[in-house]
Amino acid sequence: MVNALQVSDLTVSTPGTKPLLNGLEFSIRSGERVGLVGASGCGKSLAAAALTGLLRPPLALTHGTIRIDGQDIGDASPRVWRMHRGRRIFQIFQSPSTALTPTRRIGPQLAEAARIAGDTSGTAVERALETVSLAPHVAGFFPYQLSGGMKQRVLIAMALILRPNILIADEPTTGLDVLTERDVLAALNTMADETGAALLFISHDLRAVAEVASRTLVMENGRLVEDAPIAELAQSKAPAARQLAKAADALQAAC
Ligand SMILES: Nc1ncnc2c1ncn2[C@@H]1O[C@H](COP(=O)(O)OP(=O)(O)OP(=O)(O)O)[C@@H](O)[C@H]1O
Repeated sequence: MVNALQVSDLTVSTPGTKPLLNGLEFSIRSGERVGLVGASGCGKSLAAAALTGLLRPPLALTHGTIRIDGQDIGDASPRVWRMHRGRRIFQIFQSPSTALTPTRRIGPQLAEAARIAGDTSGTAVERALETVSLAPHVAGFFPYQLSGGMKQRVLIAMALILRPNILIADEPTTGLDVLTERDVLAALNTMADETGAALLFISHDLRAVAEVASRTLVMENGRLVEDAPIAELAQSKAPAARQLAKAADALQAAC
């Protein structure tokens, strides 16, 4: 079976400096949910930018390949990446506002996604909002009328409509309270169940990752140092993986 996402020797640099991402190597199958964790500054967001064709100069992909369903698109032009983003690979950012048009109501923004996806049922928007537990009247709201958690769920509704092969969620629950975090993680799980998308969930919080993913990639200083089920991180040979497991255990015990 072809991997939904296959990353080989992914290296990102700026001219004259040592690589910021160094030889990342991993794959994700369709329907698989994988966490990407690591300390602040280890390169998680840079990896997400590389995987969605959003690296901008002076950052550049200097080695390696990114294959989506077997097709290498690592060195595709910005125009080709624009065609892939949304339909084949969809990203949810930490700040959902950047992904929504501030002057347009939610309904038309989701209806646009349905048009792109070729969904002519006329019920796509309503169904997607219901799936992420948002009331139908939210379609009439502008983004500024929504809370952070509601905006994240609107983006997950958009992914439900677009049915991408791969969903990258970059710290989608950072800054949200625990109950809202639950809602967003539940919506992500439902979205992955319904679409069969491969999910890469990026976070520095192993507890949030455990709600969504079964396998975890651990990064340290731009390198991948572990690729293992979450339950095995505490016994990892990589100190960064053991530290994250320990920190998650300590937080769990404190709750
Ligand atoms: N545009 C850029 N130009 C040069 N260096 C950059 C650029 N963007 C990020 N970096 C560097 O790349 C490294 C990784 O940054 P990145 O944002 O990917 O970290 P992160 O793991 O997502 O951190 P956090 O958890 O705090 O969001 C950092 O050293 C950062 O300074």
